[in-house]
Amino acid sequence: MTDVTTLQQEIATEQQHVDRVYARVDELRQAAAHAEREGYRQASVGNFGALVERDAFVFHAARRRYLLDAEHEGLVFGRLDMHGGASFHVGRLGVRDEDAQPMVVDWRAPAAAAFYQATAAEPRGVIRRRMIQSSGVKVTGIEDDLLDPEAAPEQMRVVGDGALLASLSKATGHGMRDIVATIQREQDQAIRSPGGGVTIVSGGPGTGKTAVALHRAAYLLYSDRNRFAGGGILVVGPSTVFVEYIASVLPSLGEESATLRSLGTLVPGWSATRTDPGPVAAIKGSLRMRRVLERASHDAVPDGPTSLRLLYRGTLLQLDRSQLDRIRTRALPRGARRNEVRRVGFNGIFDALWAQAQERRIPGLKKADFEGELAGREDFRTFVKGWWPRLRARHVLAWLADPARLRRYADGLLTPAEVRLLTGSFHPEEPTISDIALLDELDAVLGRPAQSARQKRSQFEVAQGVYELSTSTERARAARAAATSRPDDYREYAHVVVDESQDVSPMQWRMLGRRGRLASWTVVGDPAQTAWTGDPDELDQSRDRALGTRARNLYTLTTNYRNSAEIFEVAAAEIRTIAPDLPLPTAVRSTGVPPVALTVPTESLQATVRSAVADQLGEVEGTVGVITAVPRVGEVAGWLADLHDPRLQVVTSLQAKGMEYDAVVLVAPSEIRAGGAAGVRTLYVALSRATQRLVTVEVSD
Ligand SMILES: Nc1ncnc2c1ncn2[C@@H]1O[C@H](COP(=O)(O)OP(=O)(O)OP(=O)(O)O)[C@@H](O)[C@H]1O
Repeated sequence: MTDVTTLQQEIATEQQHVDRVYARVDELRQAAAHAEREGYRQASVGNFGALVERDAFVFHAARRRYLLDAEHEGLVFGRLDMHGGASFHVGRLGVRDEDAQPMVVDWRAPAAAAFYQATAAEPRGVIRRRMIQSSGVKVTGIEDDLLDPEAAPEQMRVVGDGALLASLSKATGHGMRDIVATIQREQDQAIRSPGGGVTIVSGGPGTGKTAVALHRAAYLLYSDRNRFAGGGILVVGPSTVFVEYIASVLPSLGEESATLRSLGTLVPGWSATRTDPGPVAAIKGSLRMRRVLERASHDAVPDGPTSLRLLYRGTLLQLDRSQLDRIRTRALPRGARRNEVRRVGFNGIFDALWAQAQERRIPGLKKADFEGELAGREDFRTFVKGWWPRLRARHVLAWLADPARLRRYADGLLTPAEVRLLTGSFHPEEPTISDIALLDELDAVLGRPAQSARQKRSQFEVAQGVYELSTSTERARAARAAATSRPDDYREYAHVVVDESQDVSPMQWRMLGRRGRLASWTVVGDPAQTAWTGDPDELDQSRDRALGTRARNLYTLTTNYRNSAEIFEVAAAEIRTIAPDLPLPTAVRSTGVPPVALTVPTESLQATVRSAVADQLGEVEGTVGVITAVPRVGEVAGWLADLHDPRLQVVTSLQAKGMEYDAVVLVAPSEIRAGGAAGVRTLYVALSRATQRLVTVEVSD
């Protein structure tokens, strides 16, 4: 134990430095605001060149000001005392004094790596590592690690213990927090993994994989801003609930230029949240769907014209259904993209009609006139538009809702039982998350008609999203978003981060692969948590294909920071029923509160769940998650609708992936477990979501 006076003295010492840093930040913020104002003043001077310079200047000043604002809370969180008497502070942002001497080193800078990586066994020149806790601008606590006692000068004081544990037992809000002050060594190694190639991070529940993935995105943006902010970083998570949960982490680190998407929102224009039952998702996720979709994309349009009749200079020319089908099939060899070869189809029609016209010996016939006349005729134009329209992915996916078409496309590719499972599972206006990958595949298979000349960049655009004739709000927005002014269908990211990667299906890997053809990757996941019931080899192959031959760097995380040891024991017992030898992480925190397991008859389920939820809302300060099997979620949400507590969230076992709550009430776990190994894995996920309290309510009949 540290005596109170020593602690107060050390806090006072750090407070002095923190005060100086905040004073300096205020100066810098004022300077940035001044630069912005100065920029506007120059507007009155303006020839075009000066105006362009002004806007670029204002843009950078606004971005700097935004960063200084964003990083205000808990700016300085660490200090290292090194061999030879040097010391420096580590924080969310690099700050220098008027003489350009560092007052705070950015946590992502190489010099700060020792803060996370030094250990007593390998001190890396560090004698004392100090964690500084603050509330607003006030230093509230200090926790030291003496890494090299032999080298410590006599007057060096060491205070506190357990900064990590203190941070872990804090109540959870709705969003995930950044962990910048307490990143652990094994996590830091993964965060600072080289920016190229593929970084693969695995580890059990609660080991910080998501936290690592997000801090890594911030690290990459810092270490090579041009490459990663310019090209863009895409972060993909399993569900929209999850993406909302993690959305605040990067902004809290001062980074807003990454794009966050769930697997259901990766294709512009769609926002899918519905899930298919496991066996249906396994078929829709299988690579066999590629061929099913290709067949669909080459088929005749439903309700399109089935024959063509044209009166040309008094002679009837006509093509019947089989002729039209033949022309279409010939224009669409395997692999052809329908939207890109429309011209070939039209030429087929012209050629067939021309052959007829010649046979009929129409007087004065010339090919160029014939084609020109037909192309100008309204009835002919209406025909070709109906026969070979520009198809969108959603049109073709809708064809799969027709059982006869589905059977035809799937013939020989899917078993009759699989076709039966898929029948009725396509709802064109409300696709499921699995359907989104099919829509993306169709988009690729259909291709795009030749684009009109690419939009010229405006001569008034002085920086991305900042125009000569823009308002200050627009400038501020652009400064925040830095490099995100891209077209909606922007595909070639510089880096792709895939979270909960164990649940990405083969078809989804193809969708991700299209977005990262030129990218480096960070892929995090835990195979033990997968709900995938399809072919595991196909899954491995499609992932490898998306990631390509890039070099792989592998990291494994071994400590569970989320669950109390008591809660993780219950989750571990569940997964051990199917994987007795699986290495599991160690939960570092014990609460002394064992999970509660209730079993009640069906008729008491509602009342028991309600009272358990009400109890938990009283027990914990933070969030309470109620997790159910997918089909039950609406019913259970109805039971709790009148509680109106913003801390309460009702989710399905699939939406619970990646989530965290202070207390979890798990409704009818056996319904989640049903369905073999994938069910057990899903239940393992659900049981490992709580930080402090877990109540399971099982049904006895
Ligand atoms: N070094 C750390 N310091 C403080 N908190 C941490 C640290 N590492 C992880 N945590 C916390 O532990 C919890 C679990 O982290 P995270 O969600 O990233 O784990 P995960 O491995 O992705 O979990 P899962 O696979 O179960 O979804 C989070 O609340 C996170 O903030």
